[in-house]
Amino acid sequence: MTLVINGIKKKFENHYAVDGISLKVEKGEMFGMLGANGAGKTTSFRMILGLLDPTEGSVTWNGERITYKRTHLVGYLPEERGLFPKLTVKEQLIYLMRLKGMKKPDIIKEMRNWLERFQVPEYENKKVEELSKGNQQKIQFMASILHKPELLILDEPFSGLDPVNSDMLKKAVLDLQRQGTTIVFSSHQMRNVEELCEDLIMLKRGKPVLHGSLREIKRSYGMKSISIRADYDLEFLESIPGVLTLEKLKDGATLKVENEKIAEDVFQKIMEKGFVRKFEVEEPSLHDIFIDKVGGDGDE
Ligand SMILES: Nc1ncnc2c1ncn2[C@@H]1O[C@H](COP(=O)(O)OP(=O)(O)OP(=O)(O)O)[C@@H](O)[C@H]1O
Repeated sequence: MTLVINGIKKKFENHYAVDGISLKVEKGEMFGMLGANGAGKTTSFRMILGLLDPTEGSVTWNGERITYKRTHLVGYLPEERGLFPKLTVKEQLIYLMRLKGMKKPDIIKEMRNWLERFQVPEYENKKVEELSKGNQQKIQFMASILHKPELLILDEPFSGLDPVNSDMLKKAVLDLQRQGTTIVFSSHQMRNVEELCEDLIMLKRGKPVLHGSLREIKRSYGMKSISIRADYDLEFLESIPGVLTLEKLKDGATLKVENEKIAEDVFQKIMEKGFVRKFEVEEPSLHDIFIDKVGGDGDE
């Protein structure tokens, strides 16, 4: 079971919201789609789900297009959350999950399991409008997974959640992945992507600017971060060609440098200057890569 996206493009009036995305996600993989506001993530999801026809290219799940008849195989947490505020959680989930072909006793059983897991069993008979935004999001998440989809698409699943709820949802998503669910999610929060994904694509104005495994992207990315601790002023390092930024700390500094060679130059200068308590070269964070690649289009 594989999700195959083959050169999809989507043109709205005279501009391309999505401009040539190709990727494969295998069964049980967790795949991250990153990009600033308006980069084309939601439009791509809509094409994956068959809600929007690509201007060019194709999307298949297990070799076939995702049409209305196959929606039970798919779960979707839309970015524009949409629940019926006047219905109770139970009425809501029964309504939505019946559309996915589930039977009422199964819906109730699964709903109770998940409400328990999310530590809100008392919400079963509460109206959605009585719940906080974060708790409504848990219900919306349940509406995307109670039917045990093969493919799960989550558009900004962690936005608006506090750290406790965010962790709870992360664990749930990881468990579903372990059980074999294929998951594609979008996020502006780079830390979530670093924690969850093996593979990712980064979009800028509809085009991929990075695509591959997180480890490989980080390893092969030129820029390095250096963390130094010393008892003297490190500002003089700023004048070394290839040092991109220097941030002073109480007892040292962190630097971003163009590549490993520049890190060696910095090391040499430090050794000439005097005793150093720590010198550590690290891969850049996904956040650094995002800012570098997406630049002014970033929102972090
Ligand atoms: N139905 C539409 N008609 C015209 N333009 C659209 C339509 N849907 C999306 N767009 C445009 O396509 C571009 C991509 O939008 P999209 O919602 O896919 O971005 P996104 O990456 O999901 O952004 P965000 O993080 O803000 O949700 C934007 O410029 C948007 O204005």
